[in-house]
Amino acid sequence: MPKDKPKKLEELIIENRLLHEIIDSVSEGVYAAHKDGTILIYNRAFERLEATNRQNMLGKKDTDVYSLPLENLQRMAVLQSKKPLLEQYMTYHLHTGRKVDIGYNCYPFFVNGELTAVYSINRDIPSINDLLTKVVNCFDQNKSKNRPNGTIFSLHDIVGVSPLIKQAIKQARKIAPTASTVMIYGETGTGKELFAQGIHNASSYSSHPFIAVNCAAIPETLMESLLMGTVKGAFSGAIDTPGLFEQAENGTLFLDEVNSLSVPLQAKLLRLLQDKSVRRLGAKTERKVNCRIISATNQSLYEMASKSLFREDLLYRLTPVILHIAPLRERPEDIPVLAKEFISRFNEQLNLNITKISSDLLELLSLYEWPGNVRELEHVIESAMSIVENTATEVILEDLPSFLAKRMLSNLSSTKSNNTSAAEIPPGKMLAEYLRQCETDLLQNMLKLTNGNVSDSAKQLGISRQDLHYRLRKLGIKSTTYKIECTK
Ligand SMILES: Nc1ncnc2c1ncn2[C@@H]1O[C@H](COP(=O)(O)OP(=O)(O)OP(=O)(O)O)[C@@H](O)[C@H]1O
Repeated sequence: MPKDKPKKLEELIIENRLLHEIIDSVSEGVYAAHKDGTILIYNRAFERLEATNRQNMLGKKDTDVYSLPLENLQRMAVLQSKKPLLEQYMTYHLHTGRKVDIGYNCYPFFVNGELTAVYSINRDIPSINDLLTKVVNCFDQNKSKNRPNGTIFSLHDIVGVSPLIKQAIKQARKIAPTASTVMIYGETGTGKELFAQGIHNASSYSSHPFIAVNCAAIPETLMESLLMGTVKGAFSGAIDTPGLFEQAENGTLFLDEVNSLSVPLQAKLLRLLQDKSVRRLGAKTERKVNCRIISATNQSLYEMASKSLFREDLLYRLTPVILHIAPLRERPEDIPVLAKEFISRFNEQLNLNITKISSDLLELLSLYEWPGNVRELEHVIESAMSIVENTATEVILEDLPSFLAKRMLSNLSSTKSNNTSAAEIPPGKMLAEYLRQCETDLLQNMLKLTNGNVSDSAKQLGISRQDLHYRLRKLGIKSTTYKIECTK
């Protein structure tokens, strides 16, 4: 390979200026020091964080500007370990007397294999702490749910008639009374939290709290304090707060989207599950905890583990029992009953009296792929019902906001008929009739291609056999007809 041409001095100067401007525009404090302690980089955000001017810092020795024992300097810790220091907290005083609380990650910088400098990315802890308080308050508000244990749903509230959902409910009933750790696997919006609440309410843990945390929604810096809790003085403003593990004592802790936990946090969670004890942030001792863990993922953890994105040992801890919730497109029989359920929920909320859903709207709902699953169906019904007249008793296709109808129709045309766009629907033709014809043509063509083989057809169409059988029944198509035709 040809070697890169050495950069001209001019280019290097421009690149250096650009990098400095970038560093100055990020919201975290960026700091770098030579291994001898000379401060090399000190960006604007760090000036704000330490309420000082970089002129007072750049080129100075860290020991001259920070009133810290030598061993407490970020630099010394990294020089010693030669490894990054992640998710650390520190309170210290500047020579000006100002007290600073930061959360930071600090990294070694090697030149030709020699550790030459350290640099760190720093965040203001009081703001993290404020956020933590807000998150905890938000969880508290969520607790004002129907039941005192913090849940709304039981397994009886799960709506569905498809064999797939019935099978999932049956399995949930079976595992609920055991103390097993459960992993719920399913696409977004399929009802994983609903099942988790249902399992909790059908278990011996039900008189104790159900605590849910969405691992994807909480910043990583907060997650540890949220899960483990804090003790007064762990960092400035920290108070004695039990973590979610302690709050779920004798109950269930639901770790939603557990696939988004960072690898360092996975290690902490694993240790906690092994020891069954937590050490609050800043505490010297551990406390025993006893709660059932139900977690949920919308990504295959096995696949993630094979790419080293999820720890295998944690995976096995979390998955003694796996409950799979099928996506809505694989159980279209559930669509009409779910739509009915949501209509009755929104009747109550919006003070309406809808008793029917028009056949063309139902047809569209049945043919759509539902990438957002049941949650998306719920939103579509809600959108339609916010438009209907107060006196209406039926919700119809025209009640769908046009952007929604368009989106749903184009999804249909691209995935089902693959040759007609939403704009090309023949004018004057009833939508339901048109969609039915499209689906009939598509299924008949596919059966012809596969000599009436339902499994092969389902595979080609990217749907389950059950789904295809359901659609064939609904359209009155007999797969056997195609077998006979082809063997003649
Ligand atoms: N079978 C069902 N019967 C009744 N309601 C359902 C059903 N499945 C899902 N829902 C409703 O759909 C919405 C989404 O469900 P839920 O939050 O449990 O999904 P999820 O899989 O946990 O989503 P996410 O992956 O985004 O966390 C909720 O309002 C829930 O009540």
